[in-house]
Amino acid sequence: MCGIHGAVTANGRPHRLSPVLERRLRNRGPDHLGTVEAQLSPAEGSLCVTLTSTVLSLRGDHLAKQPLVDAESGFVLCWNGEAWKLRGNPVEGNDGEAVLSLLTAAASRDQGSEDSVLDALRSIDGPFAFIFLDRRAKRLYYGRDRLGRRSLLLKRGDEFLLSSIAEAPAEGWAEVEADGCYTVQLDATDSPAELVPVRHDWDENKDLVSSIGIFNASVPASTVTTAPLTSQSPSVEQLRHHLTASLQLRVLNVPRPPMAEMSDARVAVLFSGGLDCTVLARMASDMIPPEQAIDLINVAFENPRIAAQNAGLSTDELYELCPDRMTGRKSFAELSTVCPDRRWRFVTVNVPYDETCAHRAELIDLIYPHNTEMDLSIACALYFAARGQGMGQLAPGLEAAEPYSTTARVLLSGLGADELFGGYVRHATAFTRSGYPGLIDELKLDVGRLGKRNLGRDDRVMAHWSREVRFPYLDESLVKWAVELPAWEKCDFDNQGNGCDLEPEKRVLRLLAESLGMRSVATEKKRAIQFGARTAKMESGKVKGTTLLLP
Ligand SMILES: Nc1ncnc2c1ncn2[C@@H]1O[C@H](COP(=O)(O)OP(=O)(O)OP(=O)(O)O)[C@@H](O)[C@H]1O
Ligand SMILES: NC(=O)CC[C@H](N)C(=O)O
Repeated sequence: MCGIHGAVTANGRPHRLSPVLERRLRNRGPDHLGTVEAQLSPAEGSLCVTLTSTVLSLRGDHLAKQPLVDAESGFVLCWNGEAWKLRGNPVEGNDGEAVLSLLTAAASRDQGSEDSVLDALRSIDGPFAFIFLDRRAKRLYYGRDRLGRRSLLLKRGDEFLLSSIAEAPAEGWAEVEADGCYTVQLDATDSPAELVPVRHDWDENKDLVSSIGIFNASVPASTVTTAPLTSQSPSVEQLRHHLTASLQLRVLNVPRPPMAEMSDARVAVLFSGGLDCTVLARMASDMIPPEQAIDLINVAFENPRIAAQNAGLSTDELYELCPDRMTGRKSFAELSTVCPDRRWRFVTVNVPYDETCAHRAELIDLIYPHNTEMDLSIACALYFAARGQGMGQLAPGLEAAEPYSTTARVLLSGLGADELFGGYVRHATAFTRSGYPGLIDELKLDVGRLGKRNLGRDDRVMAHWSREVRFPYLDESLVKWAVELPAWEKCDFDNQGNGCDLEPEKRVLRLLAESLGMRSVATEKKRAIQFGARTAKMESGKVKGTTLLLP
């Protein structure tokens, strides 16, 4: 992941980062830190733009130092992201450099027309947050991709500030919405407080969900029961196709991490052992060179409330009884059987309560502006999982584990599958209550709010460890296919136990898991991360998920 920061200040005075913010940005991008200052006009009282990037270098054969500057025009790009495709074509080499060329060419056309730059930005497929300065037109562009897979925050006041991460004290920052791309005209005023961001839709078609696809709201005729969703259903093969394409972009051509050997892991899976992440591990194994290890990172927490209920058990026993630890071990064993030639490494991350407490203040800053107990408990699990430090073992069984820190800088997360394919209990409840119309409303809501609810927050806590999390289920092509698919091709609440013995929730993915030889994983029940890893409700008492962390 990279860190980006942009500041528009008055009187030609450049912005200086605070030591805390600089540290947090460096954590996101340990390979390089660069700053570019741009005085917009020599006149006294004019605005100054200070752009800073830190880089975690993951694309191409060299470190692309940022901010990226076009030598001829002086245009500047801060790029935190992975452009997998530009105008539908896969990107070879470094993507940040390719995006700068694309934007520079667009900004140089039609006398710096905003429209051609926006058109170029709309043609990027992949997760990103960016800041782009068109010096000639004195215009700043910024935004997050349509799903909001990368964080970007804004703070307005005497200075106009954009940043991947908030500055402590964190008050005043708001997430930039992933609902479009924003521009600010810098020559309209001498006062940063008066700058007015203008939003431009990612797509003018308002019927699209997350500006990606038209949600298929078809309902089967009420008198007819739909045909069961089985291994023969076309959506199973289509899902395999889309997931393969998505994974190829995300796990191939990952550079060897610094200090790593050829056989060390470049990719790790955030591994609860549940259906979504285990399918990713299984399919990634078919693509990654066989001699390379794949790390499976499984986090479990010491939870004093649960310890008090099980006074006879040791802390180590309690870690092993964590629901995700048990599922993780089971799925590790299944992966080892199905792909015996792969070097799988199961990495157990056990987090003592003291350590959770010691990191609490930092975590509260990192997740800001999210600020509920539930945000904290989810983020806490992701934070320690992404740190990737624990005990590693190369074969199932408890004996051969030794201290280990993952070498991988790329982490895979299974997030998104529940929203796309109907994996939550809510979906079953909606179907029971109001049939397909109720289920469809629920699914549509979930896909539309994915980025807003989770992704900015999750990016901020996981990038902290100089790693980049990638979401194969949130590939634009896969999401488009999934939202355009009829609901009964994703899950099958109409035919429970009739023609297929797998659970109805996200059955299409269960069928795919089964076809990949993962019968046990195909039957796993959904368990939210904060309960699976036991970060929720650490103290007995009445703290609710919705309780605010900061008054
Ligand atoms: N205990 C854990 N240890 C490590 N990573 C985890 C853990 N729990 C969840 N994750 C990661 O976070 C992702 C999203 O978590 P979420 O709670 O939404 O689970 P999920 O959607 O049911 O996925 P899965 O079926 O993979 O558990 C998971 O797909 C996995 O990559
Ligand atoms: N990880 C990042 O966001 C860095 C930007 C770019 N993808 C690179 O690898 O150089």
